[in-house]
Amino acid sequence: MIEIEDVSVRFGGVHALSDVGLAVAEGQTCGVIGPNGAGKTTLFDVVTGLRRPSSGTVRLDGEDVTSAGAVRRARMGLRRTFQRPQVFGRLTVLENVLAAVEWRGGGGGLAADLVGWRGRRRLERERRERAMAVLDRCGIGALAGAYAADLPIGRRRMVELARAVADEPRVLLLDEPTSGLDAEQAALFAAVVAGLDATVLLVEHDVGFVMGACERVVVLDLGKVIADGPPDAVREDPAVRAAYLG
Ligand SMILES: Nc1ncnc2c1ncn2[C@@H]1O[C@H](COP(=O)(O)OP(=O)(O)OP(=O)(O)O)[C@@H](O)[C@H]1O
Repeated sequence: MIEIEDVSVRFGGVHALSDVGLAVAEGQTCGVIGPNGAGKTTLFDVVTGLRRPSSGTVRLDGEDVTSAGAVRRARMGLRRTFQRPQVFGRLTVLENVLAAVEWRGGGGGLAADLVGWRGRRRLERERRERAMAVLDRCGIGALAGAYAADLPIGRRRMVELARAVADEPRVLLLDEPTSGLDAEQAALFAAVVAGLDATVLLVEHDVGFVMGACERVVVLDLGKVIADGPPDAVREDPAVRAAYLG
C-alpha cells in the first residue's frame, strides 16, 4: 500500500505539488496523468525516494518512509522502471533478469553455500527456470541470449519490466512505461502488470493506455489533484476536460 499525505514540494517559488493526498490500496493499479508540468514526475520521485517533500508524509505498507532513501524502499519490496529504460547493456537479457532473481536469495549467495554442489546446481537450475519464465511472460524469451545494449528501446523496456517483476515486487512504480512501445507491446506490458500481485502506481502521458490499464486514475494539474476515480468517471469530469483542453 502507498499512502501520500499532504505532500508539498516547492522549487523556489514553484509549487510542484501542493498538499497532495493519495492512497493506493494493496493490489490496486493507479495511473497518474496530467498536462506538462502538472507534478507527475515530482510525485513519482517522492514515492521512490529520489526527492524529499518540503512537507507531508509518505508511507509504504504503513511504514513512514518520508526520509528513507531509495535503497531502503527497495528492500521493502519497491521496484521501479525509468522513463529511459535502465538495463545492463553488457549483460544478456537472461543475465539481466538473473541478477534481479538473485536479489531475494533466489538461488545463489548464502543458500547456495550451505547446500553443497548438488544442491547448488539444483538451485541454479531453478533460478534460470524462474528467470526464463519471467522472460516468456514479457514476450522476450527468444531474446534470452541477446545483449541488452543491442536491443531497440521497446525490447529494452520489456527487459526492464522483466527485471522489475522477477522477484515479485510489493510495490511497483512505472515511469512513462509505454514510450517506445508499439500497440502490441503496450498491450503485453499492461497484461504483465495486470497479472501481478502488487500495488502499482504509473505515471504516463498516453491517456488511452492509462484508462485501459488502470482501475483508478488520478489527474494532477498545477501540483494539485483535480480528479480521482475510475477511468470512465475521470474521462467525463469537466475539470479534467478543462485542464487538457484549456
Ligand atoms: N528541479 C527542479 N527545479 C525547479 N523546478 C522544477 C524542478 N523539477 C520540476 N520543477 C517544476 O515543477 C513543476 C512540476 O514538474 P514535473 O516535472 O513534476 O511535472 P510533470 O507533470 O512530470 O511534467 P511533464 O509531463 O512535462 O514531465 C513544473 O513547473 C516544473 O517546471
